[in-house]
Amino acid sequence: MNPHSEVHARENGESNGLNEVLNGYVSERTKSFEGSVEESSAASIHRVGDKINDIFHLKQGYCVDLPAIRISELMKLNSLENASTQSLFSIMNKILDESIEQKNGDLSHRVASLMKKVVQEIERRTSAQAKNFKNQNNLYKVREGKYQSRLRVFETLATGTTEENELVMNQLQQIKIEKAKIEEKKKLEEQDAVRLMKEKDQNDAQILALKQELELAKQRYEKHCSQLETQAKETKVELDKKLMDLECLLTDSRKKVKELEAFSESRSLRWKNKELSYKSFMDFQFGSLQGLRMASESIKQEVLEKQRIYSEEFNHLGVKLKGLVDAAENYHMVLAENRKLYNEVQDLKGNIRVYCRIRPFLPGQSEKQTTIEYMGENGEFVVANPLKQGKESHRLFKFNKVFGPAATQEEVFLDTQPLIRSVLDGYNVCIFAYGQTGSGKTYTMTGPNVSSREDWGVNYRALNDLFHISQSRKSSIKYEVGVQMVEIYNEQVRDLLSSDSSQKRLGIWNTAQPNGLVVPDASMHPVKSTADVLELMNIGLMNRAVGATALNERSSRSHSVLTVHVRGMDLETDAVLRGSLHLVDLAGSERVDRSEATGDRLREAQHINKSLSALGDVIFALAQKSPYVPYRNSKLTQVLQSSLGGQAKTLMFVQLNPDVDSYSETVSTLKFAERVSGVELGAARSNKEGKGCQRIDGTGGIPKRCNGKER
Ligand SMILES: Nc1ncnc2c1ncn2[C@@H]1O[C@H](COP(=O)(O)OP(=O)(O)OP(=O)(O)O)[C@@H](O)[C@H]1O
Repeated sequence: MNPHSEVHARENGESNGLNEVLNGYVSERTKSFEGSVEESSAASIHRVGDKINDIFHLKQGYCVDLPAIRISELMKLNSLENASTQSLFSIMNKILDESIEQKNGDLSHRVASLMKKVVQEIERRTSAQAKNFKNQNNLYKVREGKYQSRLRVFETLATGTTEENELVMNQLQQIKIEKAKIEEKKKLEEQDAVRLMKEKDQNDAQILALKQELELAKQRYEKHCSQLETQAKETKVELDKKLMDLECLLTDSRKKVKELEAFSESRSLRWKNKELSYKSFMDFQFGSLQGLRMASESIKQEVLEKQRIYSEEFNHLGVKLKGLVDAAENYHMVLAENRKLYNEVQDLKGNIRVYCRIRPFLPGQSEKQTTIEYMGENGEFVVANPLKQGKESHRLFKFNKVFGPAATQEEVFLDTQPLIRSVLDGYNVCIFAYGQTGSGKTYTMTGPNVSSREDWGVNYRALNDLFHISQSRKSSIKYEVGVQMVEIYNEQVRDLLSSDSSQKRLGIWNTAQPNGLVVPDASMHPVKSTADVLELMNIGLMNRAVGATALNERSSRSHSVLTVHVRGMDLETDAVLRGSLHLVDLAGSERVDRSEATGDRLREAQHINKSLSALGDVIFALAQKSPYVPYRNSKLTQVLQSSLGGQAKTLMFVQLNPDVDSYSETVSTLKFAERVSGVELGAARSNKEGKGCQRIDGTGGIPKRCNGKER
């Protein structure tokens, strides 16, 4: 029993004796004071031990004075020890109350000693209890410690157990899986066993069949063996027979070998004899070869000697041939010189030069047939009409030069350049382009695109050249260049460079002015560079009348004349040179009926035709050396008078359209050009004034260019 329960038991059970004594005492006292308290209620509070009840049991109405015997009896008894502490306190209270009431506050000695005992008992008990509690407490602590450690052990065990459980569970799971696998395997093995059993049965059956077959084969083999044995016996007999035959043959062969040996010996003897004879023959051949070698050596020497002689002769011939080549080259030079001389003669004669230029088909016209059938190198070409047959269909023309469709602007200018240079030497030069509308007159004279140097026409290139040469000569000659640009439209001369918008008509002077001007009222613009000229010509081109016809949408229906006046002063001699260059872009030469023109256009075309036919007439008259040259029949011939009839150099570009549709125009143009090329203008003359300058007409002074009289 634990201490606590011990105490409790004593408090509640074993100390019942003291309780009962006290209760008895109290109840007796109560009854005596109140007289109405029932015994049963006191008994219900505490059961009092028999002895103490006896001692303290007091009858109602008795004097409450504890006899001394009773108290000592009480003191002797161990009843206090057995009473509960609560009871002791109650007893003490009751004793005190009793004593106080009875003795008026004085306690008897017995009561006091009782009290003392009771108190001592209480103290003892209290200290025992405290000790007990302490022990119990320690015990509890120790036990608690033990329990705690056990708890921890259990916890650890519990944790460990969980992990182990998991491990075991996993293992169990694996075992289960393995079990399933093993079962599966077992199943498979069972199946295999069944299969194997089946196979075994089959194999047994096969083995049986094979055994039977083996048996049969064995029987057959044995039979076969016996047959073979029989055969072998027969064969052996046969072979013995054959062996005997072969031995006989061998004996024969040996005999034959001996015979052959004897024969071969006799043969080898014969071969030896033959070898000797061949050897002597070879010696003889070798001797002959030596002789041949020596002969070939001497022939070789002879050939070398001959080679040397031939090479000497070849050298000699080479020298002679070189002379001949030189002579041939000289001949070419002489020919070129002749050509040059011929040109000079032509210059002296003053023939109008005619260059023919054939324009290419325009984009979109490539499918068309060309009328130019052949083009030679010396200005000759054949024009053919593919629509006509016979002699009439082919015509041969020859001019100073012919430029094909592929000729560039530069190539054309190169042949024109010498003529332009002579302007700076004081000659009058006239270059004009003639041809039907759209044949390339403006292309040749001006060019399709002024901004591109490659496309520049004769006009720009000529002026550019003039400036270059004048620059290169500036140390000896000072040049002044002036430009006029007029247009002849409907027989009226208009200034293309005038700033005056009224565009008054200009007069033409029949007599050449001292400054060489034919149209003196046309504005004169001094120019110093090609850029100046470009600017002026752009103005001129913009002012030029341009309208549309059925043949050429940008057809120019006026003659444009760009005149470059050059005045050069020799810085040494003060001699003055005057040259003029007329660059003329004529209006289209087509017939009126072809251009389908009406009204104003018809009138324009008529004027153009009139002026061009006047030009033809003038040229025809010049060709005929007629005394009368009809310059005055048109403004054009009047303006160009000085360049056509006098001492001028004239070049005409005949422009051709290769299109078959233009065949008749082409032929009429070429006929006109033929007439022009036959014209001899007389020797060209340079216009020089001043000291040391001979009068060209034999009278001295200003050269007589056009005296106003028509020749
Ligand atoms: N040699 C050429 N190479 C390439 N195109 C050319 C050539 N000649 C002329 N053309 C082209 O042919 C067309 C007509 O040329 P152009 O205007 O010069 O003819 P035209 O004879 O001056 O005509 P018009 O009588 O109306 O003045 C233009 O488109 C021009 O660019």
